[in-house]
Amino acid sequence: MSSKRTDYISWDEYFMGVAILSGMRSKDPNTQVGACIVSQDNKILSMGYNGFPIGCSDDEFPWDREGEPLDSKYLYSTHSELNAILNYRGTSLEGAKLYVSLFPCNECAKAIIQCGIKTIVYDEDKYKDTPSVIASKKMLDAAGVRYYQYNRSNREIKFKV
Ligand SMILES: O=c1ccn([C@H]2C[C@H](O)[C@@H](COP(=O)(O)O)O2)c(=O)[nH]1
Ligand SMILES: [Zn+2]
Repeated sequence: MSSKRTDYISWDEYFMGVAILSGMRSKDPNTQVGACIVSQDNKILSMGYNGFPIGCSDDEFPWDREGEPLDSKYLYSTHSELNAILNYRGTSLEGAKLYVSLFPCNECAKAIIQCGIKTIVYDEDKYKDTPSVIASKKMLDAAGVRYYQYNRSNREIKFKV
């Protein structure tokens, strides 16, 4: 009799994998961010990645990081977490979990808090010393949103073709 597999991926590996895969759709040349929102019973509710809003062409709007505000990406790009929240077609995200490849900024933190997400699992935190992320953590702490860093396994996840 065969016994069950034991080397299957964990929930965190599964959902962070989906978030990272989603980020691979991003056209941002510098930072690709992916997000995956999951219910309390581990069902995927929505996904998103950073990019320009519908109708704002990836080929016409700027991807630059520097220069005049109107000629760089920051005023135009929608963040992955906000896209995942806005892409959701159900009625409530109350109590949901967010998997995201980069720690959410202060603007995303506001949306996360207001839509009822209660847990954030993040991978990178490369902007941790910026006012945006410091403010984000202040608000998340005040609102009782729990967050923890994804524990990267050394497992290489390969797709079969
Ligand atoms: O909470 C966040 C913060 C940032 N992003 C996106 C927005 C931009 O497209 C990139 C950051 O670009 P840099 O060149 O690293 O400044 O990340 C996001 O989706 N969510
Ligand atoms: Zn953000």
